[in-house]
Amino acid sequence: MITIPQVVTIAGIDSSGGAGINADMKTFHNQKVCSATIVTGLTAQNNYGVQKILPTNKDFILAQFDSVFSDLEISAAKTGALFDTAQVEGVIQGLKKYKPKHLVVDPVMVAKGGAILLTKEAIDLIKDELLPLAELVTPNLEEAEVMTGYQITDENSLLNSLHDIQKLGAKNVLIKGGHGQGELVRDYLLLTDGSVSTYDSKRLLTERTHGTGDTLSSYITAHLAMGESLREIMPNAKAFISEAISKTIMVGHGHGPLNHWVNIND
Ligand SMILES: Nc1ncnc2c1ncn2[C@@H]1O[C@H](COP(=O)(O)OP(=O)(O)OP(=O)(O)O)[C@@H](O)[C@H]1O
Ligand SMILES: Cc1ncc(COP(=O)(O)O)c(N)n1
Repeated sequence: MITIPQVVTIAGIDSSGGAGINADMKTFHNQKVCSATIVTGLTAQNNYGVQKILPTNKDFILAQFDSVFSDLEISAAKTGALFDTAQVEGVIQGLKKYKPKHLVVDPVMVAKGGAILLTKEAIDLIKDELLPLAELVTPNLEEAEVMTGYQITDENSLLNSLHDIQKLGAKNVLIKGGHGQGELVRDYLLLTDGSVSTYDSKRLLTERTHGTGDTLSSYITAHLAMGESLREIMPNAKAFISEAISKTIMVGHGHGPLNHWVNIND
């Protein structure tokens, strides 16, 4: 008998396969954890942008929670794109009912092509009620600005944002630097003990970064399910994402998808 960590992603499906649940499941498979899915919506989407969204409703989200959690032994969960207030309520209700040991909240708000994936009321609910359930929240620079209500213009304002987002209730906060400038991509991690660590990688000069946020947060979720700490996980997560970006696969146009086969057959 083989036992394998079981996780669930609560997110949307990307018809082009590069982001959302599709990226999550490929990452989970790569890292050898078994993944269930709670679908928050379908997107008609490609590497140019999001053309249409069909959200699932609160009842159906709760039905999926019951189906998944009454059967599988879920040790970690992550949330990705959530599209409206009612379904954020459903996700919060489901998480409060089943209390997964680890919860990573990836507050997906804007897709690479610029499409807004989340309403303003839903953002408030995420801040007020979802973040306090999170072990880790992983905003990019723009999402951190939306959460705090002020702009990140320098390292000082970035450090303030880390602390202000932690005050919203998330135990640990990771602000990702993919959308920044400069030769290095620097991610900042604030832990519960108040310490801040930075993780640098070479900025890869490519547009083909569809699903980087999903891939990073699912990598972290997989390793939390394996019992590792965020300090242990982060250097390996950065190495994985850099490799998945740099070993480009030529699929589609625009912001093409990552290579989720890295390390599998090496
Ligand atoms: N050009 C790049 N080169 C190297 N690493 C990158 C690059 N872009 C993003 N990353 C890494 O990918 C991860 C995701 O960062 P990013 O800031 O792109 O998140 P995100 O905006 O949520 O992603 P997405 O746009 O897919 O939603 C981070 O660890 C970041 O350091
Ligand atoms: C269903 C879904 N979830 C998340 C994203 C964000 O990913 P990206 O910003 O890389 O396009 C997306 N585009 N689609």
